[in-house]
Amino acid sequence: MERAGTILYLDGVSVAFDGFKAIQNLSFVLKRGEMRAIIGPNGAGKTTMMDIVTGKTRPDEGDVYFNGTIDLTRHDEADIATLGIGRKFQKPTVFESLTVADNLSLALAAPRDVFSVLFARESSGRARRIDEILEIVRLGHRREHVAANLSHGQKQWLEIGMLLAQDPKLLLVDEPVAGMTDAETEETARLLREIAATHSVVVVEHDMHFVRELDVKVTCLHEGSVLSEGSLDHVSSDKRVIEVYLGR
Ligand SMILES: Nc1ncnc2c1ncn2[C@@H]1O[C@H](COP(=O)(O)OP(=O)(O)OP(=O)(O)O)[C@@H](O)[C@H]1O
Repeated sequence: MERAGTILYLDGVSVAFDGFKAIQNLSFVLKRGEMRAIIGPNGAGKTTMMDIVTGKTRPDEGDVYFNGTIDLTRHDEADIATLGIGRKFQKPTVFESLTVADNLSLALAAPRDVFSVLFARESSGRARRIDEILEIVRLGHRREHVAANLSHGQKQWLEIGMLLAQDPKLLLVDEPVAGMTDAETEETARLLREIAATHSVVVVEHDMHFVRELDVKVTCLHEGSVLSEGSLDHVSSDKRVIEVYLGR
């Protein structure tokens, strides 16, 4: 496989925990600017794959490259975040007692200390960036609201905004619509499609309605490798996918 033009390139990746192979000879390629949905049954290795990409877990074998040239197996978690890979975990972890705008401000200013961020006047460039992000994540009208008062879906959007504030090239988003209302789920698909116009994105999700709304190529993992890949129609009509995942 050709690494040029890829944002994420995994080839022949394996990792075992106490002899149990969670990832087995996994190959996965994401083109620069692409959004991909990853599906698969519990234990398929989706989280472990994300852990490998972000440097939390080191593979026993295989190649893992970012942006075509950067060997991620030679970098630790902090390095990888700085290189431009942002991850959003399933559960929102916003600062509940701070306003929406202050949550974003903290995310923008990650390397600096909290007090200078909260008490310094926002420079106009920062304020503009916060406004842009608020617009993208549908929270413009909630700017000065305390995060604790947001709905579950809005907290998820705020956290996606906090990820954007770090200006990643690649976003890894884990089960963003779990627990959301149908309306929020559909809005999240639109929101991610907008983000994907200027970023590469990997979304792990079980909600097939949401995956259909994303309207992107799908990879189904099973037992640590790719079971099926292609359009949602292709993958969801694959007998093996029905057997291990969709048909249960
Ligand atoms: N640190 C670890 N030590 C031992 N086993 C682990 C570890 N991490 C993951 N596993 C095992 O590896 C397998 C893959 O797990 P993983 O969490 O990657 O699956 P998943 O596809 O994300 O599942 P889910 O949809 O439930 O989140 C599972 O059988 C899990 O128990």
